[in-house]
Amino acid sequence: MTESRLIGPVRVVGVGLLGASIGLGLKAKGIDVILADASPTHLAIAVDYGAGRPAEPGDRPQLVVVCVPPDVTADVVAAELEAFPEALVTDVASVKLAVYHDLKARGADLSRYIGTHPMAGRERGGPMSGRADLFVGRPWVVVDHGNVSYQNAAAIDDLILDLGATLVELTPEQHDRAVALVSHVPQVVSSLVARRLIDAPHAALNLVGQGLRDVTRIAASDPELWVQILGQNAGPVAEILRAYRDDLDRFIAALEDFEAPGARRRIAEELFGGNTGVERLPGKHGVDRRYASLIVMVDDRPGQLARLFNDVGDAGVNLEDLRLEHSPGAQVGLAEIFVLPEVVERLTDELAARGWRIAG
Ligand SMILES: NC(=O)c1ccc[n+]([C@@H]2O[C@H](COP(=O)([O-])OP(=O)(O)OC[C@H]3O[C@@H](n4cnc5c(N)ncnc54)[C@H](O)[C@@H]3O)[C@@H](O)[C@H]2O)c1
Ligand SMILES: O=C(O)C(=O)C[C@]1(C(=O)O)C=C[C@@H](O)C=C1
Repeated sequence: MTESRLIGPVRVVGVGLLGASIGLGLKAKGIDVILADASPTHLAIAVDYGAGRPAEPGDRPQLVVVCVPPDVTADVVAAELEAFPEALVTDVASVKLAVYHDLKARGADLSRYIGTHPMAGRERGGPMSGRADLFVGRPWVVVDHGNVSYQNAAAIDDLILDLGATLVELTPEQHDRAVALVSHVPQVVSSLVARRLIDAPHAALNLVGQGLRDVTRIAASDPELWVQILGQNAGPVAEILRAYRDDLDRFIAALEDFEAPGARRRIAEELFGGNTGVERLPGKHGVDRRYASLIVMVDDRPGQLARLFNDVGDAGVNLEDLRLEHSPGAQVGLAEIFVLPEVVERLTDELAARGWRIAG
């Protein structure tokens, strides 16, 4: 257990994906974590998974972290500010301006509230999806609204650093415009690409490779959560979608008149624009930069994955993450395994020596 910066206790309200992940991460640092949720079942599951303990009368949290859906975030933050007059209160909702305006309109004590947003998540909610390392290496936005003193906000910095994330300071407006581009529009586009598959013939679906899976992973996200997020950031999202619609219109026009002089060049330029955009992404290959990966070919026979995991374990290497690519109907699958960079070469040699075919 490494030393924590927070003193605690930390009260987490809403113990779904975000709340349970925060609880697990802080518990791993030895911090006393108090859990609360409107759903007794979610609370009991989060406690069973070791994310913290149920609240007790007389609890005096140093920090309250509100991790409930965006449309009830302001209500819960306001109630927590009242219930714990000595605590600093934060929330992790995906949109920041609406919550801030709502709290301000109610006359909430903004000297003890500061909104945040960890840029880490998954397409699945609920306490069972929680992971202690969800935030490691990820940006975590702190939304400065000018009413909180530097000393009062120190626990927020500690929370973010304790969970291994990187603090980024933005105004609520800057935050909402930025996430419209890098999170909200990608969600809409991913969902719309996946929507085209509803009536797709099996013959087409059987051909699916990694490209479509990469583009549509987040299409499995919770529609109710996203209706709330998009509803609170509709203006900036619609503005970017209009620009995207213009891109699509140009693309379609070029495709419909493909033999016209210059049409191929226009299409190439649009695609090149994509190359230029994706080059600007930090860690652009979509792989966690903490790890190196190798791809192992796994025969489609019972017990092969278990044998691979055993061999990785026998080599004394910890498997940090795993991605499986199934090709429907093929006799072989691809297991991309992620390990610490310093062991990847040795593991490749050891697996090859044990007869595994390494594809990359
Ligand atoms: N899912 C993501 O990838 C992600 C990433 C960053 C931030 N967020 C934000 O984090 C927040 C939580 O998202 P999540 O994915 O953990 O959702 P989730 O559905 O997994 O969990 C939400 C939890 O809040 C509880 N809850 C609902 N209303 C409540 C209330 N009034 N009082 C107490 N508990 C209540 C629910 O029972 C549930 O356990 C949202 O505001 C979301 O915008 C989500
Ligand atoms: O599912 C994921 O991988 C995510 O990280 C989700 C993601 C994102 O778009 O980056 C989605 C919404 C949240 O507000 C923050 C994170």
